[in-house]
Amino acid sequence: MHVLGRDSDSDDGASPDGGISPRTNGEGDCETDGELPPTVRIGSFLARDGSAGAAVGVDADGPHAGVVFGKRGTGKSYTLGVLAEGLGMARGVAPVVVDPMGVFGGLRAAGGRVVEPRVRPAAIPPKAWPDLLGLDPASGPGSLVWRVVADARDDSDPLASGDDSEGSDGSPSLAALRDRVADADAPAADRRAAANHLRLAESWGVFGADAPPVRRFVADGDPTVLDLAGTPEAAAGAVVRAVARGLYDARIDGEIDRLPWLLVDEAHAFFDGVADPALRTLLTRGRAPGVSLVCATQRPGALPSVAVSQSDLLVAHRLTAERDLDRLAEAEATYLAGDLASRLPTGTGEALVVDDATETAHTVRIRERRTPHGGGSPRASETEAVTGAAAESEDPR
Ligand SMILES: Nc1ncnc2c1ncn2[C@@H]1O[C@H](COP(=O)(O)OP(=O)(O)OP(=O)(O)O)[C@@H](O)[C@H]1O
Repeated sequence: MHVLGRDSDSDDGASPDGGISPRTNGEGDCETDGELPPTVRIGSFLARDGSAGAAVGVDADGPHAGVVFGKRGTGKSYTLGVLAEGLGMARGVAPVVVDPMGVFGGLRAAGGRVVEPRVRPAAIPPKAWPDLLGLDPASGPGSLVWRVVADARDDSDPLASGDDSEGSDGSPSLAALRDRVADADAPAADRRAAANHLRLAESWGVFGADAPPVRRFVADGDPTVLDLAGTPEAAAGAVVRAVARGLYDARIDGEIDRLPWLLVDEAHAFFDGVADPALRTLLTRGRAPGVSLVCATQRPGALPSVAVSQSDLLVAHRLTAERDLDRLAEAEATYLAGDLASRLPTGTGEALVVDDATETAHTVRIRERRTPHGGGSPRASETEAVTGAAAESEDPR
């Protein structure tokens, strides 16, 4: 990658190599001045004695694949938010945050928009539909849905050619798919089951034949937060697939200028469903057209190996589970002496940052957010019942 921009007078050992911009101040979230490529400040080097050192930045000039690991409460979502804030200020890029827990709304204060995403049914390929609806593709209803979606796409030339007009003619609606099911030459029981599953998908509220094209999310450089809190897992997976693939295709087709960064919180959940192929595409081929992917998870062991092997940026907060540490071990390159697990810092907001480009691993204190962070475990002592009671008892009257 190209993480660690550092102060040019840093005595940290390894010298910056190609693509790394020396940082001259640690105040901004992003540096774009003069000849320097944009660098997103994520924190500071953390010395053994706990003192903060030179500023650390992620080079946002080129695309990356990255992972952010950490046990619950160690600061993963917070770190993703720090990255989103900085990317929102960097020129030429556009962050899109997948927010399954509803903790990134604070990015509004950085000019971000929070959307309840809708995607076009046609963004999900026919063969993925049975799985999406929880149907066996080899079953009667499963194969019927598959066929109906394929036929609807074939009958819709503008859609097949990637048309993104605002009308509903670009993609079949779920109601139209149900009509096709009703008219299909198939046993009544299969038609009934297929229609019921399509009706359920309609109730998720994430599909719309006239949903705006995914490229709208990156029309300007402000962060877009896809609010998926409370969205059923399958539906959230459909959104992530459509967005991941949509950004990739839009870059390939030259429809978007900016380099998109897809930041996925709770990423393990998305590698377990319909979004998996699109995320793998970004991991393995996303950098060629300029699409970055950063996956944050508390369960690294539940991510596919490719997520780590393809990542050129690894940010690891504290981990303890053996399976998760094993996944981290896969990232150990020959240039990293000793095992990474033993080097994980323990404090909240502290992380080991492994930078493939400079072939280094450093302990970093992630900087504080400039916008509110919605994460963190709820505390009984912070509930209204307690704070309200405390306020009452302090009332001088
Ligand atoms: N870099 C940091 N600077 C200051 N506080 C931080 C930092 N990172 C995390 N915190 C604090 O720790 C809390 C937990 O962080 P966060 O919500 O990111 O945890 P998480 O690892 O994503 O946990 P979960 O898996 O439960 O979502 C935050 O609400 C914040 O108060």
